[in-house]
Amino acid sequence: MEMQCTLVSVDGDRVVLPDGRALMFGRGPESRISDKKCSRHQVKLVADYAKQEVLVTQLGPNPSSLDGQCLGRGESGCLTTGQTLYLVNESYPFTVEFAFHCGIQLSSSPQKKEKITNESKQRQKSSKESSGSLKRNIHDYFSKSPKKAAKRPYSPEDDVPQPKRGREDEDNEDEGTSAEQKLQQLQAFAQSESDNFKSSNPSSTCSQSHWQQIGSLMLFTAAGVTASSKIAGFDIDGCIITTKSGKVFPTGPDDWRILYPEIQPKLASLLKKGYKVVFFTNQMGISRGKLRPEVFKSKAEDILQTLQLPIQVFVSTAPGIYRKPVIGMWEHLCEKANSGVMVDVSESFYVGDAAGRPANWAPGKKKKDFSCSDRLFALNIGLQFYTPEEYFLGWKPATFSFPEFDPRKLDSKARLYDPPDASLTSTKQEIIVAVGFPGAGKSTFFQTHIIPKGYAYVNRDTMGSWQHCVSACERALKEGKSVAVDNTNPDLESRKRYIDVAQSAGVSCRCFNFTASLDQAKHNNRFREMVPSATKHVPVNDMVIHSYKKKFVVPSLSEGFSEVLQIHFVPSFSDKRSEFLFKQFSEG
Ligand SMILES: Nc1ncnc2c1ncn2[C@@H]1O[C@H](COP(=O)(O)OP(=O)(O)OP(=O)(O)O)[C@@H](O)[C@H]1O
Repeated sequence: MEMQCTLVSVDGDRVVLPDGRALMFGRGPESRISDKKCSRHQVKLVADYAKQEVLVTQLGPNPSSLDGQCLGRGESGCLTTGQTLYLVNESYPFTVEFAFHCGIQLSSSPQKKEKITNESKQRQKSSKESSGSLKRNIHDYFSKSPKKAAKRPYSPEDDVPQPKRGREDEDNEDEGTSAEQKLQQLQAFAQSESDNFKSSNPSSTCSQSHWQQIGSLMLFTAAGVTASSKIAGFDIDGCIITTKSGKVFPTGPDDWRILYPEIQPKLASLLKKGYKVVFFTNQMGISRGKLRPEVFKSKAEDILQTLQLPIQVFVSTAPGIYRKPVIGMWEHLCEKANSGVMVDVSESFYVGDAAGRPANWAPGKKKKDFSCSDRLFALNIGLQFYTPEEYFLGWKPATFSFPEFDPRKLDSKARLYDPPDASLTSTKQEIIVAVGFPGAGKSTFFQTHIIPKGYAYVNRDTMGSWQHCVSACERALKEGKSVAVDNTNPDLESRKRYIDVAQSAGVSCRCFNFTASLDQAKHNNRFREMVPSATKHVPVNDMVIHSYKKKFVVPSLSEGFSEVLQIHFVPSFSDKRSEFLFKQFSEG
């Protein structure tokens, strides 16, 4: 006999609330509510089986009420057996029931999971429903409409639907709410949960499964996870799971199965040997607004439920410090998510399928790896690395290649500019026009070498339009100052504007052509997103960098420049931490 908490509708429909897990409930097939005044995530529900209470937090904009007590957005209240939740505007009642129930185990607590009866295991086996997840009906109930989700194609890295969501798939009140804002709302709730958890749980074994949100990092620690100096790390997609459909990319959040039958016993044996098993996954679709965090959370919990093992899961949702191959997730694990137990890198290892293997790397393995980011993640950390085939199946190591661009190989003593006998600044009034990729290092260079010499600084990022930049140039020249124009200026047209200003004012115009390569620029942009900075630069995506390359015309004297200097990228760092981060592979 198991305790079970259910919400019962007036029609007798039952929705099960598992112990201690936050579930979103609102409009959708689970509630049979189609009223748009009710959000898809109208309330967050957390059942506490020990106290026999359900904590209700209203997330939707229209009020929910609890037996006459009206909630506002962000407010919470408790319900116990026999009490009623009116989901929105005093309508759609659901009564709470805590009762003993025979049969299927519902809690995600691993200790409790061991009690799963043979009968329920049998049921689990014969279920056509899913990859053996008993909770699937519950999770999916709360997180999505399976029919709609299945229609969406998924992207390679993100395991997320590609096109924008259709109108009918959106909450009407969510119009104008950006993915980032949604993420922030979820982060706020997750943070408060995490704070509550931390203050009540100092031991090195986690007693209650919980999610935490740390910036763009989502972290799940399952009940029973124990800190250890030995970490066995695994990627999820292509390593622990693959698609059930056999397609390269999943067709929906339920399109997964455990990749190899060897995986569960192998992970179980690692735990027995004292390893902590940790999953590290990149899910960029979350920050792009293409994958709802709760949908992925539900999937991650389903995977753990299927494995029936206490595992910690790190989910990177955005570019920046937490995105593999950058080591932010690992650092967080070592510093803040291992109960103070020091991690021994030499005793730990990492397994992933993004390993830089070429096409036909093994018989029947035609496709080359989509990236090398897992191997580089291990390399950045200094961990022993294996592919899933090497680790789970005992295959021989396959050949692989690293990306051409290697940030460790940059020469900090290289020459800064050509020709070497040129002078960076001039005593005569002039305009210097930069040409270079976004992220080529133009601003850093100007701020280090030119602006301190009294040049006025003109930059489109801060001034808005090229017209404002041109006016600023004219003003500065009138004031008798020289000017440095820090824009990308890839083509003749963009440069001519400043050459014209210089000629009208009767001063010379020089060009500083920043020679950093496309790969260097991409790396610098990723580095810029990793490091905290007083003035946050808008993120530059790869499309903008490629568009620069398309437009680029080599600058020449014939355009009207008096001199063209080649400015090389020579790394230089103000502190050890920046240097350490810069010298990591930032992309697979
Ligand atoms: N010489 C250098 N050594 C180490 N890091 C550098 C160097 N130059 C630039 N960077 C780093 O590279 C990133 C991009 O540099 P910066 O902002 O100067 O480029 P930019 O060409 O001005 O970019 P944008 O055109 O997008 O404004 C920054 O994080 C910066 O700290």
